[in-house]
Amino acid sequence: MNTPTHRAGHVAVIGRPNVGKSTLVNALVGAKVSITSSRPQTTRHQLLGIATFPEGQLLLVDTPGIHREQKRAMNRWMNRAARGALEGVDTAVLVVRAGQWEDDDALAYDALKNAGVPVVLVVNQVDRLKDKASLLPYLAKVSAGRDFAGVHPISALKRSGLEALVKTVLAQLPEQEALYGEDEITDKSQRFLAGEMVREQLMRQLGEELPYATTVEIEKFEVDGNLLRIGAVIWVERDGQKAIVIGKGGERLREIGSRSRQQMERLFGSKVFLETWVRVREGWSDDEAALRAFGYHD
Ligand SMILES: Nc1nc2c(ncn2[C@@H]2O[C@H](COP(=O)(O)OP(=O)(O)OP(=O)(O)O)[C@@H](O)[C@H]2O)c(=O)[nH]1
Repeated sequence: MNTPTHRAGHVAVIGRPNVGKSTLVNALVGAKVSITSSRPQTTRHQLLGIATFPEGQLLLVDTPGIHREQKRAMNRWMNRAARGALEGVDTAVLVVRAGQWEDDDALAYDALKNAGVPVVLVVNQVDRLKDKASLLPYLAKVSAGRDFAGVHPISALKRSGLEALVKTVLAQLPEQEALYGEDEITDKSQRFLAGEMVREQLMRQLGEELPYATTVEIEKFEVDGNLLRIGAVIWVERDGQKAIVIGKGGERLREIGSRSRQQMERLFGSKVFLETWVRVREGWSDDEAALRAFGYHD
């Protein structure tokens, strides 16, 4: 009996800050797995989004952009993560914004090709192009002299062009069974999603006031009957930042906690008991050991 081909593998998602990598990962996975915001460099984790289709499974390695800035440990980690993501990846999607092609895009392409990774070019945000006729010459320009496994104009936000993109990406992957079962996926992502809910609320409540080095750690994630007991620690670098996050009389932190809890309850479909703390770890983003303690592994 002929069984239809099933493919699965690792797909690195590469691109400059703000081009729409997280939005694309979310759109492919179909659930909210990664934070979106108009602020650059919000994706600090090397995240795994898993997109499962009847024809195959994409393990999306959601890497931060390839940064040339190496001053702080965080940035060094990001560079390593971007490089590390290329080990064992079957293909990469290079995400750019339609109409733009920067030096960093060319560098990323070269790095991927040098590593022997096939590159699928995703030209995102086509919905924002004012002059639609400019798309074809743009595609011709960026493809000239480059060997892409496919070039896909899409809108991650409007979810257009994704079907064809998935087809191209799947074609780059080895024939094999799904690497993760459905039940594993939920287990793996719930804890992570809880962190993202808190992170997103932090961003909404604090906006520009949010200190760069803030991070969220889910310290506790326990199933207690039909109740989820979740403990989230918001790490900041200084006492002053702690005060900002907590707000007057603790009002802001309460609001962050309550909104995060409501979102978690909607998403997980169960009652959530959420505790949040703000803790200070001075200069942690400069401290590699601390980064490791927070789960930023290579
Ligand atoms: N109009 C439009 N906006 C988009 C599209 N894709 C992403 N955006 C918006 O662009 C902004 C950045 O998107 P993100 O997905 O956070 O970008 P990112 O590449 O993950 O950014 P970093 O986390 O900073 O690396 C958000 O405000 C998105 O809503 C798109 O196809 N069309």
